[in-house]
Amino acid sequence: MSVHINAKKGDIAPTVLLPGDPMRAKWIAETFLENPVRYNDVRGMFGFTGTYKGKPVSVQGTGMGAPSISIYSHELINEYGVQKLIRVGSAGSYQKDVKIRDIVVAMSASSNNSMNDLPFAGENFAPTANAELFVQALQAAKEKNISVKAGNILTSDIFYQEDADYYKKWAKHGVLCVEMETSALYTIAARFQVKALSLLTISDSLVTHESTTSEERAQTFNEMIEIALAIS
Ligand SMILES: O=P(O)(O)O[C@H]1O[C@H](CO)[C@@H](O)[C@H]1O
Ligand SMILES: O=c1cc[nH]c(=O)[nH]1
Repeated sequence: MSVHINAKKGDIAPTVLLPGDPMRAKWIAETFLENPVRYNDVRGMFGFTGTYKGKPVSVQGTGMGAPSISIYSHELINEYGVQKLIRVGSAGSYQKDVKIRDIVVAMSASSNNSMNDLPFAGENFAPTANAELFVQALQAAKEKNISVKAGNILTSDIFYQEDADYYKKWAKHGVLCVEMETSALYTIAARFQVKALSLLTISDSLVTHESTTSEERAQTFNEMIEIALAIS
């Protein structure tokens, strides 16, 4: 047992899918895994282990924001020996041609959080996807005929920005979309030398102000989960 996960050693697979929402974790486990068993209910942050094509895979809710995913990824890696962490999240588009329901593979994650300020003392670490997982995700998407976009994203500490134009400086530098966890996940994975990748489905657009319905989101999340499981 770790502080935030009440699983026994061996209950969690070496590969874990990480949605922010614990109910999405439940949906993924029940929809895509064979014989899913819940191993965590601390704080309602559900985690399940089952098999996919005979191979053990876990899915763990992370909550929202860098501090929350930092806690879960740290414990999964250091207390349960997890080697591969694949975030499956939602994101807001920063670009006109990144449309709702599109899937983004996060090559790197800029951020407005301060988690690397102290360890790097004013210098800049670039949180980056594991190259092998990144290439595998693009290949899996191609084989499944699922179109994806890949590039830099923003991990933000702020969901409700006061300035509606805040996104524009990031958009100008090619940042594709905004979410709230990936820079922390990539930093922690690098620190402990394990593999991490974020797959994101665009749920709304900061540019056009469109938004998906929950039904539509579920269908598009299907494709993102298929890619994640293909590289698990
Ligand atoms: O859908 P999830 O994985 O939670 O991801 C996005 O949704 C939440 C905000 O609504 C943040 O956690 C953000 O990163
Ligand atoms: O963090 C997020 C996630 C989805 N949509 C947003 O606008 N921001």
